Amino acid sequence: MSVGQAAAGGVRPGRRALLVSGTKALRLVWRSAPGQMLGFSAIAVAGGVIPIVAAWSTKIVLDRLVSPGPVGVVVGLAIGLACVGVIGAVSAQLGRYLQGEVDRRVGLRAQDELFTAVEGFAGLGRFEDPAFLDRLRLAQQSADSAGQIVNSVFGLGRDAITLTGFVGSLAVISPVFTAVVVAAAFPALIVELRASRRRAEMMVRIGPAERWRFFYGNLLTTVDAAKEIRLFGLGPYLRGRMNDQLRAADAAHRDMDRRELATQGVLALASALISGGGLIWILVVAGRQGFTVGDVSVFVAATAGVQSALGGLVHTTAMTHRQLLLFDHYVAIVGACPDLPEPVAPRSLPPLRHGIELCDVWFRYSDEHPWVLRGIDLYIPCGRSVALVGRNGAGKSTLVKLLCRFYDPTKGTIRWDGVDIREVPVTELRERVGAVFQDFMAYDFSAADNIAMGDLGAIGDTSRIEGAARHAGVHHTLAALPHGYDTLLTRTFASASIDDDPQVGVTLSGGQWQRVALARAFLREDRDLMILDEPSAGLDAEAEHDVHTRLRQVRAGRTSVLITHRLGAVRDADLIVVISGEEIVEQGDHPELMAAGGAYARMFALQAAGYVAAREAPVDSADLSGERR
Ligand SMILES: Nc1ncnc2c1ncn2[C@@H]1O[C@H](COP(=O)(O)OP(=O)(O)OP(=O)(O)O)[C@@H](O)[C@H]1O
Repeated sequence: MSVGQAAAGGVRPGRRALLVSGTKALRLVWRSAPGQMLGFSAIAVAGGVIPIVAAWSTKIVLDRLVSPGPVGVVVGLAIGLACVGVIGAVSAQLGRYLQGEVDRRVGLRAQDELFTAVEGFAGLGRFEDPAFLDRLRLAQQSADSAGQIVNSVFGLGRDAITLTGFVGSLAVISPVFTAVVVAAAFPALIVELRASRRRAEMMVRIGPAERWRFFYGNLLTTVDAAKEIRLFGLGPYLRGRMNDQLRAADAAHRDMDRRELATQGVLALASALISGGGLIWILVVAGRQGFTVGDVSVFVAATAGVQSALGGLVHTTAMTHRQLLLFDHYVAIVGACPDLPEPVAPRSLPPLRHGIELCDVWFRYSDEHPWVLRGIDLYIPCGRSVALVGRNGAGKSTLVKLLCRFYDPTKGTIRWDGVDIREVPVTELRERVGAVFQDFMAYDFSAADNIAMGDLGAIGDTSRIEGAARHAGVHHTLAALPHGYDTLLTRTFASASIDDDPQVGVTLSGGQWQRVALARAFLREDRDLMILDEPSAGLDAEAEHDVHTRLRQVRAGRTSVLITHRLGAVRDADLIVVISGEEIVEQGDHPELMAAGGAYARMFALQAAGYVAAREAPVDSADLSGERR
C-alpha cells in the first residue's frame, strides 16, 4: 500500500503504530531540544506535586488556627504556604517559556526532516497523487505542532502525579467516595478517545475540500490568474466554489463539535453532581465523624483536585491521541520508501560515449490512465541532435520525462551506453542532463539567481551567469533592469518602505522569461544530454529564429533532444522522430522524411504553406523583444 493510499483509505493506525509515533515524537524532541525537554519534565513534576503540597499545607494551617498554640508556628506555616504558591506561579511561567522554545526548535527540525524526505522523492508520481498530497498537508500541520506532543505527554505525567496524590488524600477520608470519583472518569476517557479518533479521521476526510479551498484562495490572489478572473468576471463564481468547500469542511467540524458538546455536557453534569454530593456528605457527617476544619478543606481540595486532574488526564490523553494520529502522517512521509526503486548494487554512470537506447518502452501515468507510449524503440546517438515532433498530446514531453527518470517506464528499459538507468543513482543521471522544460519555472528571485538555479555552483559567479544570458540573448534586457542582474524578477517581494526602491521588483514578458529559462539551461550545456522541450514557445518570429540559431550552435556535436512544433527549426536535426498514436511512426532526417511523403512531410508542407501565404501579408519586422544584438 502506498503512502498516499494509507491515508485515502482511512486506515486507522493501531495502538502499536501510535506507540511508534509517540516514541518517534519524543526522540525528535530530544534531538531538537534536550536541555529544554529536561527542564520541562522537571517543571511538569513540580506542577504535579505543588497542588497536593498546597492542599496539605492549607489543612495544617487551618488545623493550627483553630487549635491553641504559638502564633510563630502559624506564621511560619503561612510563609511556607505562600512560598509554595510562588514556586507554582514561577514554574508555570518558566514552563510556558520552555514550551515555546521546545515548539520552535522541534518545529524547525521537524520541518527540515519532512522537506528532506519530500526532496528525496526522486520522481513526480507522488506529487500527482491526491491522497499523498492530503497526507503531506497533514504531515506539515503535524510538523508545525510536533513540540505540542511533549507538552501533552508531560501534561499526562503532571496530571498523573497530582491525581495519585489527591486520590491518596481523598482515600484517607473516604475510600468509597474516592472509588465513585475515579470510576466516573472512565466513561469520559472512552468518550474522549473515540472523539479524538473521529476528529482525526474527519481531518483526513475533509482533506480534498481543504485542498480545493486552498486552490481557490490561491487562484483569487495570484497575479497569473488575475487577468482572466477580472476580464471574464470569474471572481464571484470562484469565490462561491471556495465558500462551498469551506462550508463542507465547516459542516464536518460542526458535526464533531455538536457530538462533543452533547457528550461533554453530560460528563460535566455528572462530575458536578458527584462533587456536590460529596460536599453535602462531608458537611453532614463532619461533626459526627470528628473531621477537623483542615480535613474538610483537604476533602474539598482533593475532590476538586481529583476531578480536575482526572479531567485533565482524560483531556490530555485524548489530545495526545489526536496529535499522535496526526503525527502518524508525518512519520509515514518521513519514513516512506523511495518512490522510484533504488538500485541494490548501484552502478556509476560514465560520460555518454555511444548513445541512449529506449527498448520497447511502454508507459502510462497509472493503471487507471491510458497508454501514452507503446513499444517505443529509439536510439539517440551520442553527439547527435534528435528532434521529437507530433501532435499535441502525442507523448513527446512524456518521453523526455522518462529520459530524466521522473517516472520509470511501465514496461521496457532505457539504457545509457548499455546501462539501465534504473541501475544508477538518479542524482548521477540528472547530473549528466541539462534541460529547459515547456513549463519552466519563473522563480521569485533576482535575475542572477534565476539563471543560477540551473547550476547552484554558478551562484555569485557573474561571468558565468552573464555568459549564459548572452548566449540566450537576454543579457542586455537584464543589464538594463533597475538593479541590473540583482533586480528581483517579481513584484511579490518588492518592499515599499521609504528606504527601499519601490521599483526594485520587475515583471518580465513571457518571451523574456523564456530566454531566462534558456540561459538557465545553458549553464548546463556541458552536460552529456541536453533536453529542449519547446524552448521557443511564446517567442516572436524573430526571437524564435534567433533562439533556434543559437540552439543550433549549442547543439552542434552534442547529444540533444529537441521538441518543437516549428518544423523549420528541426530541418537540420540529425534524426527527426515522429510520434503519433502513442507510437513512433516515422524517423529519419529531413530529406528522408520529406522523400517518404508521410506524416512529417504532410505537417511540414502544411506549415510551409502557411508561411508562403503569410508572405503575401505585410509583416512588421520590428524586434518587439527590445533586445539589442
Ligand atoms: N502527469 C500526468 N498525468 C496523467 N496524464 C498525463 C500527465 N502528463 C501528461 N499526461 C497525458 O499524457 C499524454 C501525453 O502528454 P505529453 O505532455 O507527453 O504530450 P506532448 O506530445 O508533449 O503534447 P504537447 O505537444 O501538447 O506538449 C496526454 O494525453 C496527457 O493528457
